[in-house]
Parts: sequence; C-alpha cells; structure tokens
Amino acid sequence: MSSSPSLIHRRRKDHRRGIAYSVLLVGNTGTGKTAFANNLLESAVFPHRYSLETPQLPGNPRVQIVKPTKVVSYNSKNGIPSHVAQFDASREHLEPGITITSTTMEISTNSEEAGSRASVSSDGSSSAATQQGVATDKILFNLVKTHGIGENLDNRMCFKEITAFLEQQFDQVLAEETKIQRNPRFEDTRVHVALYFIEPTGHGLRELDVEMMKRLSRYANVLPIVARADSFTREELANFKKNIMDDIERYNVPIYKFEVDPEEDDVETIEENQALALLQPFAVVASDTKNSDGEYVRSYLWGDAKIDDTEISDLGVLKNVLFGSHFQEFKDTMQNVLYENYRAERLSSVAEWDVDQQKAVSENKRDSGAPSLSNFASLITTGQFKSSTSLALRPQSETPPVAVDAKDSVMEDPASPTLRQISQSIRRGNEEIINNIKNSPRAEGPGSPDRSKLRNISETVPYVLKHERIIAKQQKLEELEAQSARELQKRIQELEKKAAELKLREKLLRQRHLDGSASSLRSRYSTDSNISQAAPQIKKEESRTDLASIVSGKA
Ligand SMILES: Nc1nc2c(ncn2[C@@H]2O[C@H](COP(=O)(O)OP(=O)(O)OP(=O)(O)O)[C@@H](O)[C@H]2O)c(=O)[nH]1
Repeated sequence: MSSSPSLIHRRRKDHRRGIAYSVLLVGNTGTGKTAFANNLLESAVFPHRYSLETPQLPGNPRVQIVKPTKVVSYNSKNGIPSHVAQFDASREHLEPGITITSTTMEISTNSEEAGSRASVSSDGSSSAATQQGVATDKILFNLVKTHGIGENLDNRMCFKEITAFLEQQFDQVLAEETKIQRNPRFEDTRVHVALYFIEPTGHGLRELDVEMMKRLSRYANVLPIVARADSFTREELANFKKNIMDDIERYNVPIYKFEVDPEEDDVETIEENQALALLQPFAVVASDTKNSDGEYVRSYLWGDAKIDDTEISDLGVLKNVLFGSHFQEFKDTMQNVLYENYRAERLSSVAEWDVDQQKAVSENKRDSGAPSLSNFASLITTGQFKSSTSLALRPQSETPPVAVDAKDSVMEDPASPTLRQISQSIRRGNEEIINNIKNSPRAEGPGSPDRSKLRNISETVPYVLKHERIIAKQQKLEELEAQSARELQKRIQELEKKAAELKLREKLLRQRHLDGSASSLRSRYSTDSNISQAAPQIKKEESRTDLASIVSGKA
C-alpha cells in the first residue's frame, strides 16, 4: 500500500517526536514494579515508596525524562482531581483507592541498536523504524504504573479505576479521529502492553489476578509476570509457572500468547515464538543495587545474583520482547484488534442514539435533519443516553463470579430491558447502514441519508465521549462522597460510644468517691468497730445503689 504525502509527512513528524510506546505495570503493592521499571530503563528513574530520597538521575544517558511522573487517574480527596497534583511515592498509600501514574521518557537508540532492538517483528519483516522508511532513533516511552492494588479492604474499586483509565485513552484517540480538524500535537497514550505482576505465592492465580487480567486484555496485550522470582527453587518456579498457565487456560484469560502461524511465519520466528510460549509467564528478579562492575545484582547472605542472568531471571528476554522482537507486533495488535473492536462498538452505540433520535423526530413529524449536537443534548436531557452503559463486548468468562457493587450490577444486568434493547437495535441499525453503503453505490452520494448519518456520528462522538467522562467523574465524586459519609457516620458512632463509656466511668468514679466519703463518715461516727470493718467490703455493684440506704441499712 502506498503512503499518501500527508501520511508520510505525519510519519516524519512522529519520527522527530519519537515512536509512541506505552507499557503499563500492574500488580499488588510490593511485587517489585518500581525496581523492575528502573531495571528496564537501566536507570534509577522511580523512587521507592519506602525511600525518602528522590533518585539521582541518570544512570542511563539514553533515557531522558520528557514529562515527570504525574497522577493520571481520577483520584480525589475533597473532590479535587488529583491529576493536578504531583506524585509523591512516600504518600501514595494515604490516597483512597489506587493511584495511576504516568512518566514519559525519550529513549534514544543509535542506529546499530535500532537495528538490533527494533528490527525483527514476528512476521520476520522489519519493524517500526524500517517499515516507516526512516531510521528510528527515538522511542517516546510512556511508563504507566499502578500504586496501591491489594491495599484496600475492597479491591473492586481497582478494576474500575484501571479500566476507566484505559478506556479513556481509547476514547481520546477515537474523539481525535472523528474530528474534522485534527490536533497536530495530539499525543496517543493508549497502552500497548500491560505487564501483570503475580505475587510469588507458589500456588496459582487468585480471583483478583484472573479478573484483573481479563479486564486489562480488552485494552492492551497482557503479559503475566512472576514477580520476585528469586523466592523459588528451580522446581518450585517450574510448578508455579505451570499452575499459572493452567489457570489461564481454565479461566479463559485472553493474555498475549506467542502463537505461530506455520503458513505466514518463517522458521526463525516460529522457533522464537515457540520458545517464548514455553517460557511464559516470564519470571523476573529485580534489584536497585549495582555491583562494582555496574551490573544490577541482588545481594543475599550467601552471595550475589545478577538479575540479567538468564538462568535465574527472564528479565533480559522480556526486555528484548518489549523493545525488540515484539515491539511492532504489540503496537499492531493493540491498534488493529483491540482498538478496532472498541471503536466499532463505540461508534455503533453512538450511531444508535442518532438513529433513535431521528426516528423520534420523524414520529413527531418534525424535520429529521437536526444537527447531531442538539440530538445529543436532547438525549441527555431526556435521559435516553446512559453514559454508564458501556456496550463494549465483555470477554467470555468462566471465572467464579466476583461480587460487584450494586451500581455495577445494575449497569451490567443482562436482564435490564433498556440495555438489551439498546444493544440489539444498535447492532441492527449499524448493520443496516453498513449494508446499505455496501450494496448501493448510489448511497455514497454526498446527499445520501446514510452518508449524513455517518457524518452525524463523527460529529457526535467527541461530545458523547466528553459527556461520558464528565458523568464518570461525577459518579466517582458521588462514590467518594458516599464513602466519606459512611466514614463520618462510623466516626460519630465511635465517638458516641466513647462518650457513653466516659459518662459511665465518671458516674462510677463519682459513686466511688461518695462511697469513700460514706465509709470515712461511718468510721468517724460509728462506735461499733464491726461496722467500720464491714465498710470496705461494700462491692462495686453495691456502690451504684443508693448511698443513703446502704448507710441506713448497715448502720
Ligand atoms: N527478593 C526480591 N525482592 C524484590 C524484587 N524486586 C523488588 N524487590 C524488593 O521488594 C520491595 C518492594 O519493591 P518495589 O519495587 O518498591 O515494589 P512495588 O511493586 O513498586 O511497590 P508499590 O510501589 O508499593 O506498588 C523492595 O524492598 C524491593 O527491593 C525481587 O525480584 N526479589
């Protein structure tokens, strides 16, 4: 396929800015994501949560930070979006829910490295750089990291925050694509690869792992990673890897598999992919310590282990897969499979709103040529458009059901007639439009109704997406407010309980004080020595009864 001049122009610009590539590190807290990120970049870019020192840059002159770490999730305290705040690793655990951060770096590769690192793609052809006909020397690398997974009592919030973030990156590209006038400075931040760090339990996958990987795989190529692999003996590691892969098969988790196509792939690619498939899940050992030779090592009581040693860690292989052999493959799969599916679903849903609106207008015998924006506005005001109903296909699940909160279950309730109706009519409407366009060449005329429907879609999409984001933020705020109200209520109850306890104590003390005065009175005025001896035997319970009756009874 020949490239148009404008496409070539855009590619040249991309080349100048660097090829955008995003990797997401997800996993429970403490699984070694930060150490791994620093090892991946061979540079102390990221501070650890427990370390108060900001890392001294750079260990690696080829890595330049273009945009420092910032919070990109909508995570708020007092209703102020935290993405305006700078990220502070030592305070991350104080935030509710989880935090997602993004750091953009420019990785320079000299021509030799560009040849070896980013040249061989899965189909044996040359990759990103050479396919574009220019020598690549820059990758605009966006590293996204999650913080705080597994720290909350209820981890359901994590799923929502991560998928909302990934979805938002897709939406931004979709909105940009449908604009008549595109922004030449638009930055594509869609995630190409998600590395999911599995805790080294030695057993297999947990429900959280299965659910998280399933959700991630709708938006990115997911690679499961065995974290802190030095926790195992050789045999234990082999067993753990096997258990993980068995669970992935059993629960139908659509991770990225290094599959081969004997008809398409050359022998070398087939052998490489087969070896990588056998190695999956990659087991990594990470460290922030360097030995005197400048190599990253983990120093144990019994000696040092080099983290690049392929005998003990798959880190080197993984690096090569990410930046070398599968660089282009990951980009292509995300764009051509994951994003395209998402886009088709999204546009279908928007098309349906338009179709419904036009139907409603024609039923009311009004002009059906209303502009899309007003269609959209009326959808919102009439409540026909429910932003929270994402119609993207859910992957088939055999997972044991994970409890979802009430709002979720309402949103995703298959029995919900509105959602089902919307979904069915979207498909019908969309198929109809596509069929009409395919079957009738005349329909491609500038004035045809299908053409105008498509134009309406492209005009409507950015507004729909923007509205959805506003609604999502509003929902998030409401959730946070509800959470604060619950916490406040709990605190009030605790304080009331404490106050009651204090009151009781005060009463007891006063009683005891009165009892003390009574006994001293008795000892002072009583002539009978027995009475004064009996007085200290008054029990605590008795002290609560009427002092006068005790005194009169015993006197
Ligand atoms: N034994 C072992 N320890 C590791 C490994 N990688 C990291 N660690 C240690 O594990 C601890 C946590 O590592 P981090 O890299 O901060 O973990 P993280 O996943 O980024 O943690 P959060 O920032 O809380 O999400 C640190 O003490 C690391 O030195 C590893 O491969 N093996």
